[in-house]
Amino acid sequence: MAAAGPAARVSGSRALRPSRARASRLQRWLMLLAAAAAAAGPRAGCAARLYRAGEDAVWLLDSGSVRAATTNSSAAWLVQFHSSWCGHCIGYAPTWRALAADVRDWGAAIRVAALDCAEEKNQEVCRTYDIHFYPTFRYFKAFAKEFTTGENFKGSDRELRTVRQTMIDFLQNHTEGTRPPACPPLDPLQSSDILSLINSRGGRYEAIVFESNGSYVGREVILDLIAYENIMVSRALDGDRAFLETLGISSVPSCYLIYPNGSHGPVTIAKPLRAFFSSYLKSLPGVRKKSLSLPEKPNKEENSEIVIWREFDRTKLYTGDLESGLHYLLRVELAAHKSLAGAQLKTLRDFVTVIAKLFPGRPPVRKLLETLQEWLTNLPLDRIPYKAILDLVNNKMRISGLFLTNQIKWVGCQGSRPELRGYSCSLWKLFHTLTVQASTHPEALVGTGFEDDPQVVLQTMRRYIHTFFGCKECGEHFEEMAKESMDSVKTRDQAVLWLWRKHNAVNSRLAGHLSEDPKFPKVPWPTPDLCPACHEEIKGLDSWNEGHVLTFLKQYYSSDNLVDKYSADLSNPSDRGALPRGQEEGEGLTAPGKSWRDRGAESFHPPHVLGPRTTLPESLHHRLDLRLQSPRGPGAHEEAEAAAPFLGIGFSSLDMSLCVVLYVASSLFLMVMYLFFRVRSKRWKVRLYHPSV
Ligand SMILES: Cc1cc2nc3c(=O)[nH]c(=O)nc-3n(C[C@H](O)[C@H](O)[C@H](O)COP(=O)(O)OP(=O)(O)OC[C@H]3O[C@@H](n4cnc5c(N)ncnc54)[C@H](O)[C@@H]3O)c2cc1C
Repeated sequence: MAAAGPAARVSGSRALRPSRARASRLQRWLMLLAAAAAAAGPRAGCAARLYRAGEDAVWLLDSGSVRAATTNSSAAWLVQFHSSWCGHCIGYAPTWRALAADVRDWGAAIRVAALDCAEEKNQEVCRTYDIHFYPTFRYFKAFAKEFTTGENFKGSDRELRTVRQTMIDFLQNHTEGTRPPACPPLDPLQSSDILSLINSRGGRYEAIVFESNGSYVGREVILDLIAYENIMVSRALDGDRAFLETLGISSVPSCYLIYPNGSHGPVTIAKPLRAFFSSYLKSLPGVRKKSLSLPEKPNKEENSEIVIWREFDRTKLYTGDLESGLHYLLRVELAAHKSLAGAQLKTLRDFVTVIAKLFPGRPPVRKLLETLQEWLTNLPLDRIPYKAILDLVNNKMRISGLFLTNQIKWVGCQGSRPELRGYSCSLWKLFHTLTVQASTHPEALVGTGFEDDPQVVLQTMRRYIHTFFGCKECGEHFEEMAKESMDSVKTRDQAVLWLWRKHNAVNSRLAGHLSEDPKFPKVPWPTPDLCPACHEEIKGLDSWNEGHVLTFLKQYYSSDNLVDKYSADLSNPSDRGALPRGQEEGEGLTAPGKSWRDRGAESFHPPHVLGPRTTLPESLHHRLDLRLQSPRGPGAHEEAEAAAPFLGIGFSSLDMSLCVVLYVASSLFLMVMYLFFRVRSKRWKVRLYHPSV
């Protein structure tokens, strides 16, 4: 079975032991390698990993292997669809690893797997499997003939023992013909079955675990031994007391053993526990482990990653974090929804309106957000396929001056390990920035219908988190806090402080949690070194001066504190990704030495004759709307891929083909006219010089 380990790793551990003579050359080579990797930037995919092939017993699936693994497989699967930035997934990873190791020997019957939906290459597959929140646990039966999204895990909790027992229930739910061949019958034997086992000489060990109804020990021991030859384990219930007495069994759970030579009797085991039964049976003479196909151990070199650390200033806010977060939010998190309608669509509309008006970043990003907002607001549809939103975010219509990086480059949100921080950090930063912008630039919301609402950012955030944030538990915790006190917010400044307070409450709840980055401990923020004035001592106790905290937050999350260092460089083709072709070929979008903010949105001049348009033209609205309504549905957007920019207007391939046809037709016409007049002039000449002819 093709279960893939983590893919796309930058390898190089062997090259890290150069001989002295070659050291300088190798060092240069490594620097080049690092520079190349830095230029490419760690994508979400390569960056974050909770499980490691070869180290964990977890089967690692990805977009290339999940379908083949879960369709028509000889084993059942339990797959955890997770996201490596999600704190709950990080916190749960040790349990999942322990479970996979605990049931490693059950692999021929049922497998414990993981698929990281945070990896961009997996986002399509996570959408196909209808994964909206992380972690989501799904069972897949063996021998499923057709594609299925699996069955949801229905345990009362996610403790290791509960999950293990639900795996057994799931195996028992297979019908006779579809049960994994490696899985022996799990239903209890009757007394008559046991008697016939005693009377027949099978030439192998037959172990019977006697237990009470409701006990899982027997089934666990059965599965523990499926990887072993020369032994078969069954189970029986303790209902027939008289029969148990004839076998010499006085308590349950206990084990009765029939030896290959036909002798039989109860087994004395120190403690009536699964591990004791299994270990005793595995160590019987002649019982051997079969060779098992287990998760592959990848090449050690492939397993090593180069993590490039970007030095940054903790007093600054980085465009790279906000833009990478927006990219993840719009292209990965929303992608979990095939289409949006009703309350979901309203939540997205309001959310996009708020960021479009308040996002303080670079003009092309703001322009993209404004375009998206106008389109969402004016669209007369009550259901929008996500693909249409993605087309706009990817600027498939090639409207000039729109751009959002499609690479992840965390700066202030870097983690000391790839799976730490990242997206959730950037989301906090985005929302703090929005509350501050709403307070310092309230005029930005005029005309949106939100201008008089001091809670607008908080309520929009609340609905976004509740509806779309992949970490469901985080959303639930946040909702509890919102219910408690969000309504008490009466001014925009209070909104800034409310979010700051609640974020600190989350920080203190998560201090010491597995998702805490040791390099970025969860302490009350801002720390005294960042803002000395924010802290005072009242009666010997460190206390906040909220007036100073507000001033600090307004400065820290202001556009003046935004630094573009490390963010997508628009003069670098690999960074531009979705930029219109005209911009790729023209001069850079910013004058050398000037930042986007220095120039401002008004002074921004893309290299097009018509100059920038901050609004989407009517015709373009019309085109996008037509595409959405077209019977070909969102697929019709592919047509837009062929569009090319000219004077800032997107021409479709049809337009271009018509131009070519007209060009060829007019050339032919001119040639025919030329030949016609040549022939005529020859005839005149002949008549002129030979009048008698
Ligand atoms: C709404 C929401 C709810 C969450 N709930 C949970 C949860 O229940 N369980 C869980 O495991 N994870 C949760 N998370 C994730 C968690 O809060 C962190 O984002 C994650 O652990 C990464 O932490 P971090 O070290 O990057 O710092 P983060 O807490 O993400 O903070 C990011 C940055 O914001 C700044 N900052 C820190 N504190 C404040 C503050 N009080 N005010 C303003 N700025 C501040 C700092 O510069 C910091 O580096 C939640 C995330 C969000 C967005």
